[in-house]
Amino acid sequence: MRIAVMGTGGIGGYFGARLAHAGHEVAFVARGAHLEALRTSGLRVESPLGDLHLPRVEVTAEPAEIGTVDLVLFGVKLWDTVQAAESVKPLIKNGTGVVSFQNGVVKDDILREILGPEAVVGGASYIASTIAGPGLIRHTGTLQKLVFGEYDGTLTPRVRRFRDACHDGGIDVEVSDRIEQVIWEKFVFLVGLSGTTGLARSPIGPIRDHERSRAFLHDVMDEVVRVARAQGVPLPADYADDRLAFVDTVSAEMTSSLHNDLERGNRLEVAWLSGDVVERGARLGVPTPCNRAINDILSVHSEGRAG
Ligand SMILES: NC(=O)C1=CN([C@@H]2O[C@H](COP(=O)(O)OP(=O)(O)OC[C@H]3O[C@@H](n4cnc5c(N)ncnc54)[C@H](OP(=O)(O)O)[C@@H]3O)[C@@H](O)[C@H]2O)C=CC1
Ligand SMILES: CC(C)(CO)C(=O)C(=O)O
Repeated sequence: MRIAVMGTGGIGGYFGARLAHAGHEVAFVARGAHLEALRTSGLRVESPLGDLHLPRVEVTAEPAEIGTVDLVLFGVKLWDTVQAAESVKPLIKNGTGVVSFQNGVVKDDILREILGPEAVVGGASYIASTIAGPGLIRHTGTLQKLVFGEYDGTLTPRVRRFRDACHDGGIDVEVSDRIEQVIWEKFVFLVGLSGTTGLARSPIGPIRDHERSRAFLHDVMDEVVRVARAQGVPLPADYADDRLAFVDTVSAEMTSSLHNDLERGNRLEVAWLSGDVVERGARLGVPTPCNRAINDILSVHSEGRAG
């Protein structure tokens, strides 16, 4: 399967490397010092599941140089979505799937508008991985799962082929026939995790253990559930309770990519997480005071230290 990876970061670099290692034809899009390192020294992955070094990778800053592909694995930060989506247009032929493993629930609306609805396959990713230095991706923990599927729930050849390619790469993979709901389920947890770990600047352990921060975490997630239900996503009314019970099963050290970005002085995706919940809530008449607090307070840091 010929795959293009748009954005060779924590997501694109990790999963793209596993697919390339399994023998699939993978072309990576990167920029800056990372691009230069990939050109000269290849792509390295450090992972508790096994390190990888691909000494020679097909990599470019210009997606148009890649030609058409079977699948685009889309993994840029949310603020880069529009520009990156415009740039992958030359990769698309009849039947090409574009699957975004970005966080948030707005990503696929943006991709549909730019690339057309027929190109977009829904996706959600579960991993903690980051660019540790030029040419190097670091995976923390052993979670590395992709869930994807067509929005109409059908099992198309492109979904089947990508599932098989992921299997080849040793990626934990699941095809879903209700991908929109899966994306929202992840969103409920992620908005709670990112908002509380970011505001408290703490991993999840102390947050879930303190009565007041635990209640706040619950209410943040409950607002997302109410917004989802108001716009017709069939999450159970008590889904925040379910997610809070799930939070009790994760490692006390678990944190969010947003908290990591905050600690490093990077830009934050908060406007597409809690900020998006607030905007949707305002449109749908659902109060979202906890998410408003998160979005407004973290806006101080949302452009990063360089911003
Ligand atoms: N990392 C993780 O553990 C997880 C991340 N996610 C989500 O996945 C998405 C991607 O995150 P992540 O992989 O961590 O992000 P990263 O910042 O690690 O990777 C994105 C990469 O894409 C590059 N890029 C962006 N635009 C372009 C462009 N036009 N041309 C070439 N390269 C480009 C960036 O370059 P530059 O650095 O120069 O901007 C960066 O190297 C986010 O929405 C995130 O929330 C979801 C689950 C887990
Ligand atoms: C919750 C987690 C770690 C799961 O992949 C994530 O998506 C993030 O922090 O961005």
